[in-house]
Amino acid sequence: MAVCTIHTSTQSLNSRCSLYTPTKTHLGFNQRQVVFYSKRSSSSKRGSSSVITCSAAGDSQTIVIGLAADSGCGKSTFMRRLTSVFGGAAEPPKGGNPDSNTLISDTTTVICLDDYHSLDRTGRKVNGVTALDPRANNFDLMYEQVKAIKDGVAVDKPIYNHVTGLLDPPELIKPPKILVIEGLHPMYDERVRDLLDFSIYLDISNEVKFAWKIQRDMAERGHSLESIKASIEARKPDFDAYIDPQKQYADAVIEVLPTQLIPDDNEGKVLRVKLIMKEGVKHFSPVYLFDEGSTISWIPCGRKLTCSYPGIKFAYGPDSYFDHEVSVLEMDGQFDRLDELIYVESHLSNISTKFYGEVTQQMLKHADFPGSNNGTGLFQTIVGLKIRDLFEQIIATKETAPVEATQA
Ligand SMILES: Nc1ncnc2c1ncn2[C@@H]1O[C@H](COP(=O)(O)OP(=O)(O)OP(=O)(O)O)[C@@H](O)[C@H]1O
Ligand SMILES: O=C(CO)[C@H](O)[C@H](O)COP(=O)(O)O
Repeated sequence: MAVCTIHTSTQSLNSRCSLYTPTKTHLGFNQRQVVFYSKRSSSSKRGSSSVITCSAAGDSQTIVIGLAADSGCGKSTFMRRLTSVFGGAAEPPKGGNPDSNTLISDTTTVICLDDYHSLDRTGRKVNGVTALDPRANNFDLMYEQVKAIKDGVAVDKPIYNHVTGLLDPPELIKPPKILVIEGLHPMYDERVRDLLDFSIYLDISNEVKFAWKIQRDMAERGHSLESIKASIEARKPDFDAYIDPQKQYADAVIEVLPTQLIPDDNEGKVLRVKLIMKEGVKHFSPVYLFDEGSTISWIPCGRKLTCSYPGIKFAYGPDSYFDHEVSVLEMDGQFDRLDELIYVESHLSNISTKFYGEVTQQMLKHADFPGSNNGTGLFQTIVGLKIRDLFEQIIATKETAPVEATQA
């Protein structure tokens, strides 16, 4: 529903205003159901958010992307690659809460679903639940607000403050062209899941997750090895129960596993990464290597690609995943020279680039990001390009669709 279809007898929603919704009226706009206030309603409580604020009207619907993964599994890195594909840097809301989890760029707004924790750190401790437990999260509010943004309506979204562990006063989120909801549960609640135009799950195997967490939490956060192990163990039952099952709903899964190129490797530095792409998803055609639908195994090392031990191996082919037909592209190993990635790129099809070498250019631009020398960075970049393509296709479809009646 486009915002420009909504008018009141006294004022058009094209101007900034606030509206208080005593019920879920914003879910089905009806000019008689909304009550307008000239100023921001004071009913916005600390840590909760029933106030919906209407934004400057736009004529296009927001596209919603879901990115699910456990904590420390590369969501932020992926988001930086994705926003870079659209150009421009992603920044926290200007003049807002310095501990905001939101990142805004020209095209995208990334909100972190931790902001929908209904229990703060103390609340979770008192109740003996982890942040992964659905009981610690407000899915009704998550649904209502994502739906409102998708319909072109700004919302006052709560903020979970990771520094203090408290729920801070809400921040205004205006409808962007692309809204990314990233966090633990973007596909957990069926109502939220149904709002997603595309969904991604980062599936990091336990061994690799452990290696990444040790690297970050010991080096950057001063945690001990024992405390990291204890935290992973404590989260595991809820991770298995509530987070991991979401991968069955994802349109694309990036699965990160230990290498098979080094027998009994336990260093976790060389990775085998799979890009699992669902078939039949609207506006999304899976990437393929050489020949669509064939089963391929490819070792590109030799004259055009420098490979030191243990080398690089690609695989591609059809498969099934949770009873869905999928195409899987796999890369095991790591690049020695990123500029030579162009050789691999030139053998991939359906990568949705706008010019020859765009994948390589993006990878070189962010060579300092984690995973730039392996399949995690390569596949995250490709998924970013596929999301741009999906966005452009949806916009094009809307532009050619017959104009809807704008007033009742
Ligand atoms: N592709 C990768 N290769 C190697 N290490 C990685 C990769 N992606 C992430 N990491 C490691 O994991 C850490 C966490 O990454 P990132 O901040 O992107 O994850 P996150 O899911 O956003 O985490 P959180 O939810 O805890 O904020 C990084 O500091 C890095 O050490
Ligand atoms: O799983 C998480 C998502 O990032 C966090 O553990 C959760 O949000 C709680 O955060 P904190 O540990 O800062 O209280």
